Amino acid sequence: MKKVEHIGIAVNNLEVSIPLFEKLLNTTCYKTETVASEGVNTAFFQTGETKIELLEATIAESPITKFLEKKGEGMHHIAFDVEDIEAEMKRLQSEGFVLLNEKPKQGADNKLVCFLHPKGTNGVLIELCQERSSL
Ligand SMILES: CC[C@H](C(=O)O)C(=O)SCCNC(=O)CCNC(=O)[C@H](O)C(C)(C)COP(=O)(O)OP(=O)(O)OC[C@H]1O[C@@H](n2cnc3c(N)ncnc32)[C@H](O)[C@@H]1OP(=O)(O)O
Ligand SMILES: [Co+2]
Repeated sequence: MKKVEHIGIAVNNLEVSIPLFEKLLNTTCYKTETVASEGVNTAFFQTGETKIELLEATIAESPITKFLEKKGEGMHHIAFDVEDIEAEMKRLQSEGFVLLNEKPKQGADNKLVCFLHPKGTNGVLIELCQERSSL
């Protein structure tokens, strides 16, 4: 794991949360992006070496919908930047971690991603990210 790539925060409404985080972080949102396959709209803020990713649900079946219903707005996941996501997935699986997707899948911000089940990581949803341009 190279570094924390981003911290994901589930929010009810990006229109409300983007200005709030621009005030909080004293920086502007550099990108909003819809990831239809995940049922999310995302908004990114660069904070030094890492980023904040705000996540809003776009459909009832979105993981964010379920999370918000259950826990309300708040920290959703920690994403780590990895050199070789397939090698890292193999390594983690051999270490007994539960992968939530068999193959790397399309993420936001030009990444390939994989998630680990929080049950195997002390209750924290973990995301692996590999920059697509490095493929
Ligand atoms: C990819 C685009 C973007 C990017 O960065 O590029 C994103 O980050 S998209 C983020 C949204 N996508 C995902 O979160 C995909 C991975 N998540 C899942 O597959 C599910 O959300 C899963 C499996 C974590 C939970 O789904 P499930 O249907 O099992 O929901 P439950 O509410 O029944 O949860 C089971 C159990 O897990 C706990 N839980 C759920 N979400 C989280 C979380 N974010 N952090 C910690 N724990 C979580 C939940 O509380 C349940 O525990 P229990 O003790 O039984 O209450
Ligand atoms: Co993420």
